[in-house]
Order: sequence, then C-alpha cells, then structure tokens
Amino acid sequence: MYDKISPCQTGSAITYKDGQPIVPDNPIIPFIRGDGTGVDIWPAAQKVIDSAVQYAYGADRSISWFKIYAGDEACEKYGTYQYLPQDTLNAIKEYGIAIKGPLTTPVGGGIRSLNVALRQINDLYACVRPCKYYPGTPSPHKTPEKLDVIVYRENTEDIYLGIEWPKGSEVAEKLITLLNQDLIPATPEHGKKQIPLDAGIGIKPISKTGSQRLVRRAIQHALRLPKSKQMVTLVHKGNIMKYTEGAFRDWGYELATTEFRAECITERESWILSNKEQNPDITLEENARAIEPGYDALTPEKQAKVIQEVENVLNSIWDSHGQGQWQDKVMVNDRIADSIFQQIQTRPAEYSILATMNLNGDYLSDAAAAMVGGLGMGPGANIGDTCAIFEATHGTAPKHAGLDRVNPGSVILSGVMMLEYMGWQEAADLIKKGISDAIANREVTYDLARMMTPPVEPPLKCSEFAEAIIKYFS
Ligand SMILES: NC(=O)C1=CN([C@@H]2O[C@H](COP(=O)(O)OP(=O)(O)OC[C@H]3O[C@@H](n4cnc5c(N)ncnc54)[C@H](OP(=O)(O)O)[C@@H]3O)[C@@H](O)[C@H]2O)C=CC1
Ligand SMILES: O=C(O)CCC(=O)C(=O)O
Ligand SMILES: [Mg+2]
Repeated sequence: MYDKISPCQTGSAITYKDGQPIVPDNPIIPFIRGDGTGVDIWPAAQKVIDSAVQYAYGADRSISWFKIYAGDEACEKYGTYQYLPQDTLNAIKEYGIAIKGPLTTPVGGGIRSLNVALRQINDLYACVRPCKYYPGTPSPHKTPEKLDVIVYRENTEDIYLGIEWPKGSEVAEKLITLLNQDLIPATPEHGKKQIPLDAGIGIKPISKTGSQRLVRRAIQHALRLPKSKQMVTLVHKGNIMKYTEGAFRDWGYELATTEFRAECITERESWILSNKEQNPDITLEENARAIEPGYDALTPEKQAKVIQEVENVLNSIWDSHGQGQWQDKVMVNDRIADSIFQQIQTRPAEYSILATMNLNGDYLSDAAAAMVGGLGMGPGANIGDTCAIFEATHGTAPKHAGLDRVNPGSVILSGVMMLEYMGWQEAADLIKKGISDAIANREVTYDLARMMTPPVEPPLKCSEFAEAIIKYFS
C-alpha cells in the first residue's frame, strides 16, 4: 500500500462510526512536519503532546507517530514536483486523523495550495478555529479576554476550489465572450454590464449542500457550549454577492429553522416573540413595524410580507419558543462580513460561533487570532465525517524558519484540539494548563515577549517554550 514509507509497527488505526472517531489506546497518527518554520515547531509540538499523554495516562495510552511527507520534504524524498505523494493521502485515509505543520503556497503561478488540497481531497468541510484568550497573553486589544469565538469556515468550496483562468488565456477569453455576448444580456438584472477582455476569471461556487453541512456542524457545536455561548452568527457579504454569500445566509437560516427547529431561535424571531411578551396586545402590524427598520417607507406589498412573517412566527413557534423559552435556544443571527471585523473588536463578548464561507473564514481567523495574542496562538482543525487534520491558522513564516524562535503555541493548541477530538481530555487540559502557566510567568517566545510590559528579554526559543509548558504540567 505504501511506496516509500512504512507504517508504525505498534498501534492501530482510528476508525469512525456515525461521524465520531473511535480511538484505540495506542493510535497511529500520521504527521506532516511542514515547510518553513515547521522544522522548528513540529518537534516542539510533538514533545509537548507526548509528554502530556505520558503524564496523564502513564503506560495506558500513547501515540505512535507515523511520519508522512508533503511540501518541500516530499520533493526531497519522492522527487521533483512530488509535493503531495499518494503515500501521504493513503496514510491519512487509513489512519483517520493527522496533524500537520504549515505548507508553502507560491503567490501567482506555481502549485496550488497543498493545504487546501488536503482539505478538499479528504472532504474536511469544516475548518474550526477557536480564538480564545489565555490570561496574561499580551494583546493589541484592550479587552482581549472578552473574545471567545470559534470561526467555523466552510473548507471545500468558494474561490478556494481554484477554478480560475489567467488573463488572455483561451478559456478566459472564450468565457468572457460568452458572458458578454450571451449570458449577461440574457439576464436583465445585469443591464449593459460587460467584463473587460483583459480580466482574469475566477469562479465562486457556494452550494446549498456545502453551506448547510457547515452550518449543521456549527449548530451542533453551539449545542455543546455553555448556555451563554449558544450562538451561531452567519457571516456573509450577501448584500453584494446575493446568490452565493446571500444564499449561504438564507440556507443557514433554513437549516436552523427546520432541522434544528426545537433547538434554535433566529434573531428576528426573538424580536417578534419578545415584542409580544412585553405587550400581549400588540397587533401584527405594530410588531412588524418594530422589527423592520424603515417599515413605513416600504411598499404595501413589502409591508404585507413583514406582517405575514410576524404572523407565521407567532403561529408556528409561540407555544414552543414564546414566553421567554427562546432564551434557552441557540441564537442564530447574521452579520455582513465587513461589519463583523469591527464587531469582534467593539463588542467581542456578543459573539460565539462565526459560521462563514472559505475566504471570509480565512481572513476572519487571522484577525481574531491577532486579538488574543497573534498567529502564534491560533490553532485549527479541519473536520469531515470520516477524517480530521489538525493544523495551525498561520503559515510557514519563512523569514523565521530554522531559527528556533517562533511560537509553537498554535500547533501545540491544534494538538490540544486533536486530543479533545480523540476524547483524551486529561492530556489536553494538562497542555492548556502548561501554556497558561508559562505565559503567566512570562516564559514566552519573541512574538509575545515583545508585546509584554516590560518586554521580556531575552525571549524563550521555540524549543524552550515547549520545555516551559511541560515543566508546568505538575
Ligand atoms: N495552513 C497552512 O499551511 C498555511 C500556509 N500558509 C502559507 O505560508 C506561507 C507564508 O505566509 P505568510 O503570509 O507569510 O503568513 P504566515 O502566517 O506564515 O506568517 C505571517 C507572520 O505571522 C507571524 N507568525 C506566523 N507564524 C507564527 C508563529 N508560529 N509564531 C509567531 N509569529 C508567527 C509572523 O509575524 P512577525 O514576523 O511579524 O513576527 C509572520 O511573519 C505562504 O506560502 C502561505 O501560502 C499561510 C497560511 C496557512
Ligand atoms: O494554503 C495556503 O497556503 C494558505 C491557506 C490559509 O491561509 C489558511 O488556510 O488559513
Ligand atoms: Mg489563512
């Protein structure tokens, strides 16, 4: 089954039942070291994870690491341009869970992202990136402790599908001509718009299936959170991209109010119900006016639609969700993407799970990580129904590569997510304690050291930070 690698002699594979991993006491877990700073970070992360498992379970549990290859290391082993060998794909499929360091993607030409390819090939449709504050972490934000969000990023479609053509290529010109001469004129809403002939063209598919399976996972996750954090915000730019990003929002609400009807309340429904709770005699029209800004300026048809919406909500969920019962449900709301970037800064405590499409999620997860200490503290998981790959939010940070200086925290925290996913909570908790204590004692790498007051000098090396975390297990 494998060409140039040999699976571990001890241990067995993680399997899946109904989307949940079944984890033996000695799982074989494939790992990709990664390019750039992967050479520094991965050994540090592996050491911390192994120490935590050993400390928590003694001889009862251990991980058998299976080294697999991608990126530069794969080309060295498998030959030129062999960035993602079949061996690697086979191992991930066979063993069900993998963890990886970052992999380089060139800008402009060159290979397409290996990171994205791994997600698409394994159908890891939910990219889960928690951004939570560890006390003592320096932050550019005044109240970083108020931010505790999880970005749920759709991971398989959107422009990351990589279907695009460069300016001047035969297909781009053909497509532009077809659009300009045929499809755009045949669509009245597009008027006389035309695409410049010297445009590159990219395709942004957002499907109902892809959107709803992501939102489904986000709602399921919200249901496992404490009541005060049971919120899912659908983040989109649906005012501009109506049939892709706008549709994502609509499909999200549709799912919440059908499949999760008993468990969810939308923000608008909550306004309708609470208006009636505060004033049992409120008319449908008064209620409609209260929930719809600019109601009086609407056409009679649009006003009738809002009134109908109020009536439908009261008829369908007053008994199950009214009289305050909605306050115990998962709150599903939506925000326009540009606005959420300022909302997490100005009103961080009001958000919990941010469910969004691929590009928005990519941007948002870096921005949210910055608020709680930077990319050195941003873990992530790519989750599907029969496979999961854990990796940091950050990339290869090439200027720091090989210097033993970057923060391994993101990959270590991705390891924490992996341990939690495996149900090895004791080991995960030990690492979280180790990180908290190391930061509280100002034992940190350069990125956190430079933001502390006074700055920590000299900062710990990458490998020393791992040692410090392990030291604080006891
Ligand atoms: N999943 C993946 O594997 C990803 C891969 N990439 C790829 O990585 C490459 C480099 O991308 P780039 O845009 O530079 O983004 P990076 O995330 O690699 O780095 C940007 C900056 O973030 C900070 N940073 C990143 N990692 C750490 C860390 N572990 N500890 C402390 N600070 C850190 C550094 O800031 P400073 O220098 O200011 O201290 C660094 O210069 C590209 O090829 C990109 O495609 C990008 C994202 C994800
Ligand atoms: O694949 C890459 O090179 C970049 C991906 C990325 O930025 C991300 O997944 O956050
Ligand atoms: Mg990114």
